[in-house]
Amino acid sequence: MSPSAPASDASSTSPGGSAFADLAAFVALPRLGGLALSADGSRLAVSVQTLDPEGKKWQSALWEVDPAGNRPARRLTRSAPGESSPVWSPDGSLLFTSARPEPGAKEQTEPKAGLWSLPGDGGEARLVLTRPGGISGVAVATGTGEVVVAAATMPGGSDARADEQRRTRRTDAGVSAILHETYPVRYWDHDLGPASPHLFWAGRLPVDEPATGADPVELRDLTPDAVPPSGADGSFTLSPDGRLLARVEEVPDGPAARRDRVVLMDTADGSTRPLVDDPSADVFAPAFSPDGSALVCVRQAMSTYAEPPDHTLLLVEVADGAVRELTEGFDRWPSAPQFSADGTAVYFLADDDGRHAVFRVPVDGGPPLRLTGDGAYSDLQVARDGSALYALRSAYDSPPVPVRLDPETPLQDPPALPAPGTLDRLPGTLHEVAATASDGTRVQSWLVLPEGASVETPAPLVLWVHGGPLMSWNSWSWRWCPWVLAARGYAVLLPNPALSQGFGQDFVRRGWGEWGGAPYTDLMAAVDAVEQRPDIDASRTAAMGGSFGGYMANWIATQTDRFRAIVTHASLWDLDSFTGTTDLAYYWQQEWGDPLREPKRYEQNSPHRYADAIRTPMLVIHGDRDFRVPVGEALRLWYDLQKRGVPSRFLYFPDENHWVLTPGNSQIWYATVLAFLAEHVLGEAWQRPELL
Ligand SMILES: CSCC[C@H](NC=O)C(=O)N[C@@H](C)C(=O)N[C@@H](CO)C(=O)O
Repeated sequence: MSPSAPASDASSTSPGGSAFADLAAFVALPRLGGLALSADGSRLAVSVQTLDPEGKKWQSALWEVDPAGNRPARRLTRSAPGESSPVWSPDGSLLFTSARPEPGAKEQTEPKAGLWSLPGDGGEARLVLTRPGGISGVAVATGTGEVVVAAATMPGGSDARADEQRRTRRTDAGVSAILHETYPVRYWDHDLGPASPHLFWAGRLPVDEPATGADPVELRDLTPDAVPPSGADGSFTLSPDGRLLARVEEVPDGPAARRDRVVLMDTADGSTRPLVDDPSADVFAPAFSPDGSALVCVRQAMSTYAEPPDHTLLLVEVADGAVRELTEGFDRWPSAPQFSADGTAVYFLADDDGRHAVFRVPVDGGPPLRLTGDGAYSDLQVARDGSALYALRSAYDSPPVPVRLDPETPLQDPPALPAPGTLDRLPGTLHEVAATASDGTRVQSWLVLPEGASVETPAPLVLWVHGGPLMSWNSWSWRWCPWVLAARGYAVLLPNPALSQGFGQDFVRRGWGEWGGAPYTDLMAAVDAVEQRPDIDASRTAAMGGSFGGYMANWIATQTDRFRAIVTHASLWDLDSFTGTTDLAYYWQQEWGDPLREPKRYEQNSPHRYADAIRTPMLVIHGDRDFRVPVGEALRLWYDLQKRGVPSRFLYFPDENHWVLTPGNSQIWYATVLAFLAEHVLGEAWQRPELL
């Protein structure tokens, strides 16, 4: 694999190698996300997360990166609450959301994000819009600069004062209850309701500071009827002339289920019509063509008991809603489509053989062309003069860095543009390996080898199973970072077993509704293959995983005693209770069926049914605020392990959710995992992390 490009901005360069051995330094490494290219292609903004001065949370600031790669990056914004969602206006100003206080304003107890504007020619950012529930998203018409914002709004009206009063009355009365009448009621880490996201037309924002006492920007509610759980979500976009708004709308799909469709609204009068409304599919991620006459979006055929979902791209004519498939026969799942500058092609991203690549498909027909080689790409930006694409690129040997791509050249491996967060060194090497499953199928994996692994000093091995399961190991992860383990001498195996994305639909089918089957045996085949290597110590191994990976860690515990330790994070233990209590039950019951009517798959694949077989010491980890995999899974697993006398520990986070979102808890997460592995895999004495 290619080493990370050296950073040219010394002040923001991180001493990569050593940071992985020191957890405090690891959480202090800059983390890049969210890229935005200005309309004229001359300015590129990126969001950079760093530790706050007290080291208690990550805060994001916006930085400017030179698209030509000559100048060092420079910081654009600075505030304690941080800034996010950058988007350029055609007048050159940069819009972003931030909960920073307005200069001179009274301190708020629970500050909400407002919309801010940073003038293109320099100067101070100023607050342009607020709402009682905060601003959660913004879209700009690329031709006119007109703006639509998303803002959580209480039921009963969209007038800001009335909204504020309803919130105040609930607070004053000590009421936090929510009355639900539809499904779902929660999403990942937050409750749905009583407020729901509405979209507001803000028009052209004033360029200059308004005179004192002048009216603030007047907002017009485009979605006054939005109610939880449906209504505007994060996915909405304006046509270049600002006359049309395409948005994803959730609609009922039978009892206790929802699906996504794309609707088109006339922003002048709010009249709305469904654009793609397919009862057998979710349709989302709409993007306008440069002339506004067409849209591209993703169609995800809904999964059934027999068939996994499948994705394709649709080209939709605005005038009559005529739909044409753009990626027919392409055996990968396209996402995040964008038109080329001249509208003759569509760029998209897709998992492909352990990479997350950029593709280009001609609108007039023809197969997609893969534009990138190694690595995983996100945040694709298309320069409107057609000269370049920009994206964030990461891989297992590089955290996300901004890159510039040629719009047509296949299989590029671009160098990083100067930006904070590039690493100078990693504590080991990355290798791509393959194994052969029992049915002859190739199973691709990434293998991280620690410095010094050799025939003389073979490394202990940790199998790390990815989540999803319809995903793959292909990109850098701060949450699941193998280099922290490599810095302590472990080799880490990151396999892509059956159900993983990027290996074709048949590869997904092999594991559909049979998680304990091919996905498990593929993982064991991958472990068997690397254990043959002379630089791996097959007698000192562990397995770990989070979410679906946690399911698999639990399943492994019930099926084999080959590992010395198992770490299971945010894991599924009893599939029957999981599929009924997770935030979006209908998604999972499409695959598993109703447990009362169709118990077979649950009986065959639920780890809790095989609890008596567990001999391997287990570390259970869970966050109480996890609504995707509710904490009941961990509570029952923990009870089942303790009852059976299985050596085990439980790292419980009372205020974390499916993720671990604070630097302190992230360090404790890694410290506890490392201590548990050291005890069982290396045979060292248990060392309880000091703060626990
Ligand atoms: C209700 S949509 C399911 C989305 C996703 N599954 C995709 O294949 C999912 O949330 N699965 C979780 C059980 C999971 O494994 N999450 C992973 C990936 O998001 C994680 O790393 O947390």
